[in-house]
Amino acid sequence: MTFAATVLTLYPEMFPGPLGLSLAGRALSEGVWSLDSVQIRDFATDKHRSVDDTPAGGGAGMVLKPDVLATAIDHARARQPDAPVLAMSPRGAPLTQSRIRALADGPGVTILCGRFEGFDERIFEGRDVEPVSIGDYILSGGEVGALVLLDACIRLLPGVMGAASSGVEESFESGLLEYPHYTRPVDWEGRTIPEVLRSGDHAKIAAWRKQQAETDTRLRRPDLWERHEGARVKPPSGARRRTRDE
Ligand SMILES: C[S@@+](CC[C@H](N)C(=O)[O-])C[C@H]1O[C@@H](n2cnc3c(N)ncnc32)[C@H](O)[C@@H]1O
Repeated sequence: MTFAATVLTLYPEMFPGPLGLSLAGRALSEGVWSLDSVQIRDFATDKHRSVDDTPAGGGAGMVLKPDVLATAIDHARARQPDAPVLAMSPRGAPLTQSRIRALADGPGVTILCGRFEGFDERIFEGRDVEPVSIGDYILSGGEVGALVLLDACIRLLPGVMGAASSGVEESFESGLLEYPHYTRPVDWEGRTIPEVLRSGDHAKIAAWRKQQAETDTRLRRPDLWERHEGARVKPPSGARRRTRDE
């Protein structure tokens, strides 16, 4: 089954962009996934082909019009009724590897790319659109975010990655960052590959990697570590969490 991606954008020429190269590019030409980048402006109805208007209540910038967005989404849904419609927005929930996996397991995705100040809020409920963010920073448009989301999905599609295991041992798959990697030369500028990785003792290597993954996660991503530990040490069902004042 082909994973079908539809991107609704004011800059269709930004696609496939980097996704036309390397693993994703080969998978695209082999039909593992398909791409339809659709110009939102084609759904404008006035003679100026307007897609945006001034913000209600005043303020800087312009807002993407819900009527134009809705027609563009309806067009995409008519062709791909089962694909979820996501909108790139810093106000959405941050994307996670587990969400990416769920998307990659599905029929495809429709992605709405914002520009200017973003979307008229009514579009989310009005067309069952889910806002998603790629991180706590502001891009100038949703297209780069859409490329990020698609890249993360495409590499998981069957046959795209060489060794299937390279998709399972990555950071986030087990809730932790991945352990560090090394390759030859053994001695590079006086820094050597850890002895254990050269020992040939697979059990010791696995234990070292686990410990490194845990240490790096604890130091670099305390948020992930807390979640990982929380999931490991779940309170017995019915147990009440203490409040700060107790
Ligand atoms: C300049 S931004 C609008 C930012 C918006 N006014 C706000 O403060 O939340 C224009 C568009 O870029 C995209 N964008 C910006 N940052 C993003 C992020 N962190 N994740 C996903 N999309 C983002 C969205 O599509 C957004 O509509």
